[in-house]
Amino acid sequence: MSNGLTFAQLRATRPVILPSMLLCDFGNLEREVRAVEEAGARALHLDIMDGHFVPNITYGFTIIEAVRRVTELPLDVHLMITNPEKYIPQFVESGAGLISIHIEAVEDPRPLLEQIRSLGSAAGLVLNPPTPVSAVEPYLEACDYVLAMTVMPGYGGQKFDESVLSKVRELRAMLPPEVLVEVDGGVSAETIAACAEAGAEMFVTGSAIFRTPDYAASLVELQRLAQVNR
Ligand SMILES: O=C(CO)[C@H](O)[C@H](O)COP(=O)(O)O
Ligand SMILES: [Co+2]
Repeated sequence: MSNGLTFAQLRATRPVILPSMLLCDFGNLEREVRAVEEAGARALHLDIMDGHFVPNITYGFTIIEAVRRVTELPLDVHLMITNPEKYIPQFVESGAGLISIHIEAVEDPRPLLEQIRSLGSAAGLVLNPPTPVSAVEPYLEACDYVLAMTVMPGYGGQKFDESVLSKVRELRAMLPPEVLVEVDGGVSAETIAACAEAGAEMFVTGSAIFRTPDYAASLVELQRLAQVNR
């Protein structure tokens, strides 16, 4: 099963806006996916929440498979779950071309990051706003991207945490250029340029797209604001 573009192909199109399907209309999922794809999205972000690692519960393999059936876009699957090690092969099989795991959810992320890569997907490591960069530093060479959460995970529509921008700068400075920094949480027309200036090149946007009347206009504006000459 094709899981969309390779990560290298996606990286070549950076900066990348990734609509988060957390706040879309799940009663019309196919229409929502096609709308953001036609609006120019080059990847989708799928938030998996288990009600244990985070206080919210979203969806699992069946929704990923449903989205995979209606688009070839790469699916960036954000695992906000405990025991992610139990499920990596199933997430790859369901269509996840990129899989990110939280450093706060595992003892040692290295084997999981290596397993994700060995199964042909891109491996991401996530850190919450309070988690210091030092927590992920030992594992960076096993990552294709690092996701710096700009809200505490669990819900869309939260307020962007500006204090994370210094972590984005720190990550950008320590990572090799081929490893991308992703931001997720409250990324909008008001905050995306500061994220890009700090070095982010993958931008998860939920409410900044799905809480607006015109997805295409929102996506085009976000893409414009994400272009900065650092
Ligand atoms: O991981 C997430 C929340 O835990 C979501 O991806 C993120 O919050 C998207 O929603 P918004 O852009 O509205 O913040
Ligand atoms: Co997310």
